Amino acid sequence: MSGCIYVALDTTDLVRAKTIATKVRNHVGGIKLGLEFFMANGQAGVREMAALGLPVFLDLKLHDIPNTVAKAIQALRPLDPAILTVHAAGGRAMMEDAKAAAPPGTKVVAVTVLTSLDGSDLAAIGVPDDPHAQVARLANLAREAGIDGIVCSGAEVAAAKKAWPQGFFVVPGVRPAGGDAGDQKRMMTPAAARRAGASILVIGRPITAAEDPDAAARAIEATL
Ligand SMILES: O=C(O)c1cc(=O)[nH]c(=O)n1[C@@H]1O[C@H](COP(=O)(O)O)[C@@H](O)[C@H]1O
Repeated sequence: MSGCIYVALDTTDLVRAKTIATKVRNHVGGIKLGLEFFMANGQAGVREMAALGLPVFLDLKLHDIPNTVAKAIQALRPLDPAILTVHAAGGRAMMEDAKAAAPPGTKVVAVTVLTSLDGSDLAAIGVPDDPHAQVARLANLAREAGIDGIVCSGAEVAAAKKAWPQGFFVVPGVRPAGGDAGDQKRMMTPAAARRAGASILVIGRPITAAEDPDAAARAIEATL
């Protein structure tokens, strides 16, 4: 079913973002606006996109000291996003303060291990554990901090959900079978990620870079 797909509108071009959102709107549950869009279009751009009527996932992956993250989220409150991201590596106090600063209806979710990283990338930044163990550790911290859920790859979501049945699980790094990986390293098909327990799937280029984004979204939806 289509409600679980959030299309990642990774562009600086507001007109392009609106055009794609309008094309795919019947096959997605919401739109995700990230750093690229926000840096170029700011809160005014987010408001224009919200006017299309789809839930907005504002993916700014905030990561700073607790006070700074809380103040940044307070500044975003007027946008009242459906979902907002912080980095779990910012720590427990940061996540607690992020949740306290967010509008009551906003799900605050913590990015655990980016889907563009594998075990050797983690080793290079001084994390000896593999992605699975690191996601489990950060998911536990996020749960203890009282936020709503995490972002992880499809490969970790089943274990994370088992440990946190009430959690909200965002899964990016989603590719239809045979799809172009791009910069993603930990990938799964949409159907497999959903079966594994993803609450929502974040899908960007497989839809937005397709010649016909509407047909691409429809084809993915049909597999779910
Ligand atoms: O927080 C995210 O949404 C996110 C976390 C993560 O670990 N990996 C990841 O790819 N994302 C986002 O998910 C989207 C994936 O885009 P595609 O690779 O084009 O499907 C991008 O907007 C990323 O910013």
